[in-house]
Amino acid sequence: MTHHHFSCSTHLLPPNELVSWLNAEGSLTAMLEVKAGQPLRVKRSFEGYRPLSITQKKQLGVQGAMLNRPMLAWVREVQLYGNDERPWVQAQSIFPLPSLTGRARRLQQLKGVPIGYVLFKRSRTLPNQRFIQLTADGWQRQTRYDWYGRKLLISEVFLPAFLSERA
Ligand SMILES: C=C(O[C@@H]1C=C(C(=O)O)C=C[C@H]1O)C(=O)O
Repeated sequence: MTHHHFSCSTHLLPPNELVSWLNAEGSLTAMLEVKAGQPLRVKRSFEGYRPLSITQKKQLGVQGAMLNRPMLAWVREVQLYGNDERPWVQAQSIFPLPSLTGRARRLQQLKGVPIGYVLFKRSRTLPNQRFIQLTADGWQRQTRYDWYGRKLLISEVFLPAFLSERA
């Protein structure tokens, strides 16, 4: 029997300085503003309607026959800037249309306002389920939030500039 000794590559685990950020409960905006010592700057690269992929529907908890039904969502893709000229976080937020009712309608008119200002306005933390993985762009956390019964899917990638922060 040949024994294969696999070296535990460091890629299986995030760097120590990222672990607390990847696992943080509560608003990432608030944490980034503390680190930056200034309000977060949001640069939008896309905002609009897109059909959800099967994977995204599964991540939002859709099951059964509904998975084969076309589902539309409002999608927002941004770069988040702290106190560096390079972005710290690349984020994609997915709001299924049924989630955009009542107070959630504001999530379509945010412009440069960070989602966190709205999402965590009344509660410091929210029920959520989180998945963490390494992507080509960096370590990513995907969080499915339950915000007053509405499901939202927010993905954030911590970019190299975030880790090389000189401060
Ligand atoms: C969800 C939050 O909002 C942040 C702000 C975002 C935006 O404005 O598009 C996107 C992802 C989050 O990092 C938060 O503060 O946790």
